[in-house]
Amino acid sequence: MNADALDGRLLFAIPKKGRLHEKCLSILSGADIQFRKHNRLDVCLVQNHNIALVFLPASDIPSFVGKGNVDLGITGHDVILESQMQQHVTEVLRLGFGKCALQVQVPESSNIKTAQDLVGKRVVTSFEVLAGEYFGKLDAETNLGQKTQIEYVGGSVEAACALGLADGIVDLVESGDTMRAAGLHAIATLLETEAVLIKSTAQKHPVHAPLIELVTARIAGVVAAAKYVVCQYNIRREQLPEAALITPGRRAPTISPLEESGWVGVSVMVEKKKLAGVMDQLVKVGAEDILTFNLDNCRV
Ligand SMILES: Nc1ncnc2c1ncn2[C@@H]1O[C@H](COP(=O)(O)OP(=O)(O)OP(=O)(O)O)[C@@H](O)[C@H]1O
Ligand SMILES: O=P(O)(O)OC[C@H]1O[C@H](OP(=O)(O)OP(=O)(O)O)[C@H](O)[C@@H]1O
Repeated sequence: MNADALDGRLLFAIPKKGRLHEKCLSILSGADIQFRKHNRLDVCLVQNHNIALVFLPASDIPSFVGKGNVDLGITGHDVILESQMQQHVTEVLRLGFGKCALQVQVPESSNIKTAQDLVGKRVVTSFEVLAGEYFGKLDAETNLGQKTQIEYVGGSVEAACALGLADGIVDLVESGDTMRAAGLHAIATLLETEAVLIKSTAQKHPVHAPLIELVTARIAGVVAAAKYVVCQYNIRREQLPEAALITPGRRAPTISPLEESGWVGVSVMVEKKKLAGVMDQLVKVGAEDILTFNLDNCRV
């Protein structure tokens, strides 16, 4: 690809590997952003829009977007804060995946029970800025005149305590499997994070604003479709007010008359994570024939 091929295109950064990569590809597919990526190339042209995708490490994306080298990107909220780019990028949309927490962890066998107990000791992390800020505050608050030593490692953070390099670590936890496998447990949480769609706050190329809006709306549709199911059920009309309280929908439930008098059919969007509880409650107020359907895509 020659350099001119990118001229005038909206540049959209996608994590090139790691935890966010696959989910980003399925979001692009759901938003009908079509491309064919060559194995060795980190830039590729989108076939059906004036966009070029740039595949970058998730941790580099905030600064590319923040400095305006790239117009749009997907990365973790955590790496935006770690790269201190929060003033330079705007978080347009939370994407509902890549959810985890940045936590202080120590060996289960350790007599360190709180983050304060780590003041003056050694902490190993890939998040040296966030860990530095966190322990900087604790150092000042505990007033012991001691400074916690923060040491950076690029990966395998969980091994640091077993190797005798650290008294505690700061790292991401999702299921907790990695932490437990390393004989560690969490004693404090610095922040909760998830993947976000970001744009450059300075907007170097205002001409791209309409395309950014279009891509954002499409991705918002894909994200909402993953979050909701359509729930359909039949219920006696007199029970409807109670059922509507259980399933209020995003705006309001769609009610249709049934051929059998006194009965109505209800169709409504329900958050996936609340579905089981909602169905239990619907049964209690007399709903019958409750069916649910996954959504492929939607606009809300
Ligand atoms: N276990 C996890 N569960 C959910 N999201 C995660 C998890 N680990 C990391 N993330 C999110 O993904 C982002 C990138 O993390 P990842 O570990 O994939 O980094 P990477 O260094 O780019 O990839 P790799 O580990 O392959 O080098 C993190 O900043 C965080 O937002
Ligand atoms: O709580 P869990 O579900 O076990 O997830 C936590 C792990 O996930 C991340 O690493 P990842 O597996 O992405 O690999 P990395 O260490 O190479 O970054 C993170 O750094 C933890 O090690």
